[in-house]
Amino acid sequence: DEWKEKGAAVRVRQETDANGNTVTRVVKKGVKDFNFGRTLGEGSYSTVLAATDRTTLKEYAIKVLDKRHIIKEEKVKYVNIEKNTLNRLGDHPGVIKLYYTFQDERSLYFVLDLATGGELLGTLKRYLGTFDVECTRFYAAQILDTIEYMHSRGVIHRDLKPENVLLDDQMHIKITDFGTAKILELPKPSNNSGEGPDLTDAFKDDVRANSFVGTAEYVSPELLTDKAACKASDLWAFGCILFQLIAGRPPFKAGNEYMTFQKIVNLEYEFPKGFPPAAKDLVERLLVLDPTKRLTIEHIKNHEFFANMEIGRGLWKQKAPRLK
Ligand SMILES: Nc1ncnc2c1ncn2[C@@H]1O[C@H](COP(=O)(O)OP(=O)(O)OP(=O)(O)O)[C@@H](O)[C@H]1O
Ligand SMILES: O=C(O)C[C@H](Cc1nc2cc(Cl)cc(Cl)c2[nH]1)c1ccc(Cl)cc1
Repeated sequence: DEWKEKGAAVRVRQETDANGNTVTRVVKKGVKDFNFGRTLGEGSYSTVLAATDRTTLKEYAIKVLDKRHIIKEEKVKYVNIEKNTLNRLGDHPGVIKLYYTFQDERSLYFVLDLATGGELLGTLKRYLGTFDVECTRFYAAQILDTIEYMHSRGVIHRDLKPENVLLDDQMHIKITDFGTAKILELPKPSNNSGEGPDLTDAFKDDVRANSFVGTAEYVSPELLTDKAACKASDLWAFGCILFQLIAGRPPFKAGNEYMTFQKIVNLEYEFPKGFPPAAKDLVERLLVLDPTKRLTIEHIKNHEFFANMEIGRGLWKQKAPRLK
């Protein structure tokens, strides 16, 4: 059924009735429609609670944000970016789905997919911090397939890391935390002599507004040097995650953020002994300082590390490998 968002909490749902006619149902959800359960976790500006829809009994994760706190901390922009980005990314198994948003006098509410498996980082740590190659290949492929979808929808995540990769009840991934994502605006129709769209606005906006830097260990060098993230920045982070799934630590980690940034811009990292050669080759082609020289998604999918893996929708029907 096609969900269309109209207004803050009014949603229109197209359905086909018994005689095959398309009927339009207006669904207005609010706090009263849910039974709230246990706390799944806390963010800096949010609390995430398990909740059940009282009519459909479907379970959700509801992220609750305190309006006063959001305003005081000047996070309004991030909340609206998270909403707009999640609304653009509603149709892929690897992205946390946003079903409804609504508000009451005190809070804002995001009604999201419930990821019962927690964070990939937590699961990783329970297995001595490393996965074997088969598990690494499966999770890296799911992350890559999801990045490809995000980029195809004009979204750069900008803060990919194992904490933002959640796991559902099938131990498949769900990427979350889009408050710091970048939506690549379609260039505004320009007033130049019409020889094509004026791209400078989109770029200028990015650099000027780009005070955001992701999490130190996964930040790309271009974000540190010329302050502009691009799609290849997500692939740098992908390279760091791939390295970490096998090595049990991220490639760039130092005593403090500044030292970590130094290692990144100087490409100072080394592989632990026994790092599988195919994975090593792929990581080396991702952790490249010049973003234009980094492997593209197409090339990554054809890299020998993913040999005879079909990286597409079929991936999501496979059973997740038993972690070991
Ligand atoms: N859809 C979800 N299903 C299950 N748990 C979730 C879901 N979304 C978030 N969580 C958990 O809730 C906690 C808070 O998540 P939230 O996104 O609100 O803040 P955060 O991004 O982790 O923190 P910060 O806002 O400081 O970056 C996290 O530990 C996360 O693992
Ligand atoms: O875009 C919409 O649908 C409407 C609003 C927009 C919006 N209203 C806000 C009020 C406050 Cl106090 C803070 C933020 Cl970030 C606010 N964002 C909204 C409602 C709920 C959620 Cl989760 C996000 C945005």
